[in-house]
Parts: sequence; C-alpha cells; structure tokens
Amino acid sequence: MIRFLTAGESHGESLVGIIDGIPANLYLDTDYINKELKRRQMGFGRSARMQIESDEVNILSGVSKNFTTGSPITISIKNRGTNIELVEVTKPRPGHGDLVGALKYNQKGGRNILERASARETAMRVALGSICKLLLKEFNINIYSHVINIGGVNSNIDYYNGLEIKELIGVDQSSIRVIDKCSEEKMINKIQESKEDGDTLGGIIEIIASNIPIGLGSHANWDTKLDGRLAAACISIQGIKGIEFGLGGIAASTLGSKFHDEILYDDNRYKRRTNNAGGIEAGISNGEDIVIRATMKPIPTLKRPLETVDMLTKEKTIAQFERSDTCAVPSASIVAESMVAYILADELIKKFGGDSLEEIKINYNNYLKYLESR
Ligand SMILES: Cc1cc2nc3c(=O)[nH]c(=O)nc-3n(C[C@H](O)[C@H](O)[C@H](O)COP(=O)(O)O)c2cc1C
Ligand SMILES: C=C(O[C@@H]1CC(C(=O)O)=C[C@@H](OP(=O)(O)O)[C@H]1O)C(=O)O
Repeated sequence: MIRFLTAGESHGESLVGIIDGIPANLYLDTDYINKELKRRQMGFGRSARMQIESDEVNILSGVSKNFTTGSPITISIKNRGTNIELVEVTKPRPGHGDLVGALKYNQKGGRNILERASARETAMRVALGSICKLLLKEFNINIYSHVINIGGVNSNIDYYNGLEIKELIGVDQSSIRVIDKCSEEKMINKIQESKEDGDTLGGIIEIIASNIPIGLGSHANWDTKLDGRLAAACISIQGIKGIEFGLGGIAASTLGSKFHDEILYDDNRYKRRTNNAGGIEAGISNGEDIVIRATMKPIPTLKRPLETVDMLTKEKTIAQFERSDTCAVPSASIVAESMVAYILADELIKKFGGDSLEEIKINYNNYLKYLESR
C-alpha cells in the first residue's frame, strides 16, 4: 500500500511530505520531480506568487545514492513568497474556506484556515505524485493531461477522441496546456478580460493514463473500485467540483448501442472498438486508456469582491481581497496527473506486491503472460 501525507502552510517556512510504500531500488530522478514542479507553476492567469516561487525538492529520507530504499520518503519544498503581512480574515470570501473553517475550528477569522486550505499544498502533492509517476514509468504507464475548457471557451479538441497520446506531449510549453493553438488564444483573451474585470474563471481538464493493464481496482467493494478511488483523489484537489470518466455526462443522452465499447480479440489480447467507458468497467481497468475529465470552479478570491458578513460586527460588507490567481486550470491539470499517478501506483503495488522494483516486475510480467494465455 502506498500512502502519503502533506503538511505546511501557504506562507509558512516550507511544505513537507512523506510517502510510504514506494518499493526499494527505484531511481529517484530529482530533476524529473523538479521539472514536474515547474510544469505546475506555469500557466496564464496565475498571480505574481508564481514568479516568486521556484519550487525544488529537498529529499530528507528514504533515498540512498539516488535510489529508494523501501523506507518512507520525506521531502521538503521551501516557500519563498512568505514576506507578506498575514492579516486576519474576518470578511470571509464566499467559495473559500474562511468562514466554515473559522467556525469549525473556533478561530477569530479565516487566516489559519486559508493558510492550509490554499492550493500551495498542491506543490507537495505534485512532488510526491512525481515519485509515483517514476514508478509507473518502469511499467511503461504514462499520464498526460490537457485543458479542454476555460470559462466556457472550449478547445476544438474538447474530449479524448483516440488522439495519438504522443500528440498530447509537448503541449507543456503552452501557457494554457491546450492542444490547439487557436483555442489557446481565445482562452488567454478570456482570462485577460476577466482579470481586468476583477473577476475569475474555472474550466475543464482531461487526464489520460495509457498502457494500463486489465485488472487494476476491483468490483468487490465500494472502496476498492478504481473509478471511485480516482474520482475521490481528483475531487480532493482545491476547486475541483466535478469528475467524469470517458464520455461522462454525454452518456445520459446516448443509446446503449452507441455507448458501450464492443469487445475484440486482436494481437493476443482483448481490445475495445471504442473507449466511451474511459478504461474502467465495474471498478476494474479494462486495458484501454483511462480517461478522466475534471471541472474546476472559478477562483473564489475576487478583486471585485462579493457580498459577505463582517464576522466581528455581523454587518453586511464585501469580502476581503488578497493577492490571487485569476485562473489556475492549467496548474490544476498537473496536480490531477499526480493524484491519478498516486492511485494507479497504489493499485499497482496492491495487485503485484513486492518490496523491491525487481520483485514487482517479475510479478507484473508473470501476470501479463497469464493474460496472454486467456
Ligand atoms: C493550482 C490552484 C491554485 C489556486 N489558486 C487560488 C487563488 O489564487 N485564490 C483563490 O481564492 N483560490 C485559489 N484556488 C482554489 C482554492 O484553493 C479553493 O477554491 C479553496 O481551497 C476552497 O476549496 P474548494 O474550492 O475545493 O471548495 C486554487 C486552486 C488550485 C488547484
Ligand atoms: C501558492 C500557490 O497558489 C496559491 C493558492 C491560493 C489559494 O487560495 O488556493 C492562493 C494564492 O496564494 P497567494 O495569495 O500567496 O498568492 C495562490 O498563489 C501555488 O500554487 O504554489
């Protein structure tokens, strides 16, 4: 079993994370992890904070001479954007954790809540998720993502349509991480307009995991179902409010005869004519790409703030503003890749066991041979 914990406040000294259950003898490529952290920091619409931060990991335990030892891996990432005055937040922002957290934890205002609710925490999720990605890469499993909608502006490639996965690579240099350049320009304009209006935007991202073996997850219980676990992992990301697999919501208006993926046998393996299920049936991976779409709500901190209540006087007022992103959808897609990587790596370890990478590979290859014999 792989499990992880993160700790740290947005404007505290550092973020810290511990991941346990990563097998021994995995090459821990810190350059790769740092590149993933860079990807999360990119994207049009982010606040000035992203120019201040330069996220890099410091490995504190569980690694010897660049290889994992099988012990818990501890990582820290330094926060640089910490020299701001941390004023109390008593005019809570609708959509953020200020009011609900302050009431639940008996705080005067929202400061201590927002410090932890903040998506600054997602930097550590990406660092730990990158370790899971490195493990998955040993089994040729790769995870990609792209933006398909920003504030109602759709990408022309708005859902997974059998695109060569390779085409999805290389979009990282783009400021939106959208595949078609024409939509990118429209999306940038949309973000710019909303910034000038003191408003914010959300959007939709698509995450794809390729080369997944048949058999990750289980139909046997609600909490072992792969789609359930992936949905929970993705929806735990700050601002993510909706998850779909494959055709998702369109399924509601599609006939069964058009929706379900017909089964073929070719090249010594079972395949599907289409992938409308998004690679999972009955909570079990079916060997096709896993395709997930996640919807992000608009950022809650508005320069033109919404109505709220002053927690000190109970008078009607407007919400407090502090430095904030206008849109963070491209960054969220990298975080989602990491959460998907974590769940898939955990399922891989569950199914194939083993304390070292070598042992897992033996088990994995035996299973692939077994599948070929069926
Ligand atoms: C990468 C990323 C960056 C974010 N940046 C901001 C931000 O600058 N300002 C803000 O108010 N919310 C931001 N959010 C969203 C809030 O963290 C989130 O809405 C809040 O924690 C409440 O959680 P909920 O939306 O999941 O209910 C960001 C989210 C992500 C994933
Ligand atoms: C720091 C990050 O995102 C932050 C997430 C965030 C929020 O409320 O979620 C609010 C902003 O914080 P600040 O007010 O310090 O600029 C974002 O910059 C990050 O992604 O690394």
